[in-house]
Amino acid sequence: MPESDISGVQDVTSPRVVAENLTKVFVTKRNAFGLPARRLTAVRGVSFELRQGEIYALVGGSGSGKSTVARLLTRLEKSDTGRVLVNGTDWTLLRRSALQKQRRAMQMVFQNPYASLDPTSMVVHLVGEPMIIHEKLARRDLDARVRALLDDVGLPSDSLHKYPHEFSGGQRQRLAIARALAADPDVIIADEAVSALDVSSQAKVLNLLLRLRRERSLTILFITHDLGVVRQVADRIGVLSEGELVEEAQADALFDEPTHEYTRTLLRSVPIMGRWR
Ligand SMILES: Nc1ncnc2c1ncn2[C@@H]1O[C@H](COP(=O)(O)OP(=O)(O)OP(=O)(O)O)[C@@H](O)[C@H]1O
Repeated sequence: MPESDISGVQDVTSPRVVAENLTKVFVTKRNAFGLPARRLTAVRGVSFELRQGEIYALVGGSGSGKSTVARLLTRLEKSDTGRVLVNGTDWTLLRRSALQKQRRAMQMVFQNPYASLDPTSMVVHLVGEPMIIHEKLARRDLDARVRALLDDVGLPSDSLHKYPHEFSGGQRQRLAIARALAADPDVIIADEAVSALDVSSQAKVLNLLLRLRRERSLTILFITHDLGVVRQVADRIGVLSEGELVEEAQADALFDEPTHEYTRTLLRSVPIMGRWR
């Protein structure tokens, strides 16, 4: 029996997430009979894997299919072809209730935390909800756990009874990250998670993600149109163009020797800067 079966611990060399041949076609227009009149292939035959503890950046211009890939991975959207393995389980085969149980493992952080965080909910509920759902945690134990999480993401732990509008943009993104962490995920998908922030807040949130990856051995899929941001954090980079993964490489190699013309075009729009990690 392999060692991982005895300990119950995942083999750390195995991929956390495998995306295999994902395709998504949207119907963008219907005729008078409600039948599809126009289709758009947003994602075509995309395959990649997220390895345990790595930060993988998926980059591409507007409309290249980045968010659709994220929605296919998390099964917010059903793919037309392909499968998604998370910790070895094929999520495309799961029924709704089984998927609900598995969802804990892969959490999303979105670009606009104000839109993704219910403005009428207090922090204790926003951040604590995943613990109640996934762990059936009693309310009375909630405060301490939420305080600890706030502390972990660098927010004042006495913010339990505040509302999202009482925080700055960068702080709201920390709240969104705390909420994602509350589910104790193996994987975080950060979809343009720092794009709306000013440069200094961006750097702080990126540093937070790097620290969380180190401390919690998190696997992170970092989605962005901004290759400049990616250079600071990514281990590997995949480049999406018109729904296709046209290039994939170690971050340094991609910056030093891009092979695809589309990657070179993206690189030309990146200001020259030093690495700071
Ligand atoms: N539900 C949908 N119905 C129809 N078309 C869609 C739908 N969702 C996305 N699309 C289209 O699919 C393509 C890819 O969209 P997607 O949002 O994945 O791109 P993106 O790379 O994340 O872009 P951006 O950076 O601008 O958010 C776009 O042309 C978009 O208009």
